[in-house]
Amino acid sequence: MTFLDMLRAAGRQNGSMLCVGLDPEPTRFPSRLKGDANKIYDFCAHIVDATADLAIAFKPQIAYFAAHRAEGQLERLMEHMRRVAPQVPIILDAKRGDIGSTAEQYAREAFERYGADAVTLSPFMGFDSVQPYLKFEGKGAFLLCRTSNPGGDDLQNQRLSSVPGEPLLYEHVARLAQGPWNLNGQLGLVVGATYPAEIERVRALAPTLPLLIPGVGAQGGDAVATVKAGWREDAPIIVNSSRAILYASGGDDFAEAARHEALRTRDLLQQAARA
Ligand SMILES: O=C(O)c1cc(=O)[nH]c(=O)n1[C@@H]1O[C@H](COP(=O)(O)O)[C@@H](O)[C@H]1O
Repeated sequence: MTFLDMLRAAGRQNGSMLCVGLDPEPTRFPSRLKGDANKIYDFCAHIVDATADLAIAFKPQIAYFAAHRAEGQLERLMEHMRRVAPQVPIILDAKRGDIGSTAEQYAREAFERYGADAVTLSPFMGFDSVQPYLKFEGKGAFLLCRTSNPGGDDLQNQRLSSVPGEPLLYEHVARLAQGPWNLNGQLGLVVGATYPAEIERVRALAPTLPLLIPGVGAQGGDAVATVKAGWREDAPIIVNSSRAILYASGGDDFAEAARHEALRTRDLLQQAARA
């Protein structure tokens, strides 16, 4: 099954466009796990168990594991997600981008070591830095396009006077991903929920690509505006929320609270699509 097939199936089965982001920060863990980097797996596994029937995807952020020398725990977590939620695809948020030979190693890390279904990438180094990921048949690759952070403006909103039509950089990335770079239909784009107008623009330029949209929840992005701008019947959107779900409660009821917040967000997104 390809990443896209899994995404569609999970979206149908769980009635969801919510991606549960796994950004484990031990200092924010609930009391009995607090501050213990050896409990990253336990914390995340509880969140996965509590949201497996609500998510279109899970998105572990690799830095939160690597910073604590917890790559082994990430490997165990990947296996756990496969066991308890085999229908839910896993996007490894690694934001890689490097010359071809190094990108080959990063691609092996994402798809062979961790067994991810898709990965996030920076397109800044050009097509030869993306190509190694496309050799992994059926896997997905989301290119950063218009990111959720304010600093995204610094480069992504610059005009490219050397390209016909003088598009903004993020518009150019969207066109490349929809067109010439998308050799086997594996590409998607990352667009921040904090910029609904840009989501709409990206959707116009990339009408069929899956869009990974982080920024609802802790970053204050508007979930309803996000759906209105990006959702189309035939083109999936994957709306990520991490901290608002993970740390919905600092108490021993953290998994129930995470489920409650995931359910609320999932339903809000579904209602916006139906409205
Ligand atoms: O690629 C990403 O996932 C990403 C792109 C982007 O533009 N903005 C963004 O916040 N992210 C990631 O999405 C997650 C957002 O987390 P919360 O703000 O806690 O929901 C983090 O893992 C970020 O690294």
